[in-house]
Amino acid sequence: MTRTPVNVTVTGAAGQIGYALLFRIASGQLLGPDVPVNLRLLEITPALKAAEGTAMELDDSAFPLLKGIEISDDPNVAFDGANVALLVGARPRTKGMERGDLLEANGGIFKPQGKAINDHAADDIKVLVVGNPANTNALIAQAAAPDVPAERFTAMTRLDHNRALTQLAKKAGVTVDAIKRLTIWGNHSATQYPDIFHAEINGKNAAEVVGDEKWLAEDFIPTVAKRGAAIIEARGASSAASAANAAIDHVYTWVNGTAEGDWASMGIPSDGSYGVPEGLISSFPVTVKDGVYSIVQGLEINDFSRARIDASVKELGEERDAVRSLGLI
Ligand SMILES: NC(=O)c1ccc[n+]([C@@H]2O[C@H](COP(=O)([O-])OP(=O)(O)OC[C@H]3O[C@@H](n4cnc5c(N)ncnc54)[C@H](O)[C@@H]3O)[C@@H](O)[C@H]2O)c1
Ligand SMILES: O=C(O)C[C@H](O)C(=O)O
Repeated sequence: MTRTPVNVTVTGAAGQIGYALLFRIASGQLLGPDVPVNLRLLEITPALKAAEGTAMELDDSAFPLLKGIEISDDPNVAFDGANVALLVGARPRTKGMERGDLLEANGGIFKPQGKAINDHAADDIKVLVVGNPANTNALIAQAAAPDVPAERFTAMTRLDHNRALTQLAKKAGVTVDAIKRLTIWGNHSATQYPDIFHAEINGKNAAEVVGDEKWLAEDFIPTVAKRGAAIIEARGASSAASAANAAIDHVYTWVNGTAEGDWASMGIPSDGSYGVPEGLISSFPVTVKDGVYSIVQGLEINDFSRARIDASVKELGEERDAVRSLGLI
C-alpha cells in the first residue's frame, strides 16, 4: 500500500541546523525508513535563495522517501497541512541585546508562527521548538494556537539528555547504550538539571555506581549545562549537527515510542507534576506510546535534586512573566 506522505515543516531551513537536519529527514530518519515525506521550508525573504540551494542539494540526493519540497517566506503557506513542525529559526542574541529585547524579537517570530499553525496545520500536528530560548518560544507559539491541544507544543532538551548520557558513560567507563532513565529537568539553559538519581547503568542505580557527589555537583552538572557555550567557544558557532541529531531523536521518539524500561527528556507543558506550575514548558522524564507522551510519575526527588529543579523552574516562571508583560502570551 502506498502511504500518504507526512508533511514536515522546517523553519530556519537555510541555517546551520537546517542544513544538518533536512537530509536526515529526507532519508527517513525522522519518522521511519518506510514513511514518505513532503518538506516545507520556511525562511525569511533574504534567505530564500540559500534555502533554494539546499533544496537543489536535496533533489540531487535522490531520496526515495522525499516526495516534494516547497519553499516559502509565508508561515501560512509553510504550515498548511503540516503534520510535524520543527521550529528552528530564531533570533539569536546579539551584542548589547537585553534579555527582554531577545524575548520580544522572538515573540515577533513565534507568535505569528503559532497562529499560522493554529489556522493551517493538520489536526495531528506535532511541534518541536529548537530555536532559543526554546521553552519560552514554545510557550509563545502554544499561546497563539488556542485550537491546538497544548501538549502538541514541545521544546527540545534532548540535546542536553544526549550530552548527559555521554558524560555519565565516560565517568562510568561504559558506552551510552548501558544507560537508561536519565532525566533533564527544567529549562534548556544553564539552569537545567541533569538527574542521574533514577538513572541506571547496566541495571544498577547510576548515582550509586558513580558514588561521587563532588563530581556530580562540580563536574557533571556544569559540564552538561554549559556544553552549549563550550561548543560556541570551540567552534565559533553554536552546535548544529548534534542539535539536528537531537531534533531527530525527539520527534522519532514522540512518533515511534520509548523503549521498554527506558524514558526520554522532553520540554512539555507541565500538568503540575513534581511541583512544576501548570502550563510552564519544562523538561520532564517521559515515556511515549502510540504517539502520546506521559510524564513518568512517582519518582522520589531528594533535596539535592529538588533545589536544582526549583531553580530552573523559577527561571522558566520569570521568562513566562517577561513574555506575559510584553503581551506575547
Ligand atoms: N534547543 C537546543 O538544544 C538548541 C541547540 C542548538 C541551537 N539551538 C538554537 O537553534 C536556533 C537555530 O540555530 P542555527 O545554528 O541553525 O542558527 P542559524 O543562524 O544558522 O540559522 C537560523 C535560520 O533561521 C532563519 N530565520 C530567522 N527568522 C526566521 C523566521 N521568522 N522564519 C523562518 N526562518 C527564520 C534565519 O534566516 C537563519 O537561516 C538558534 O536559536 C539556536 O540558539 C537550540
Ligand atoms: O545556541 C545556543 O545558545 C546553544 C545551544 O542551545 C546549545 O545547547 O548548544
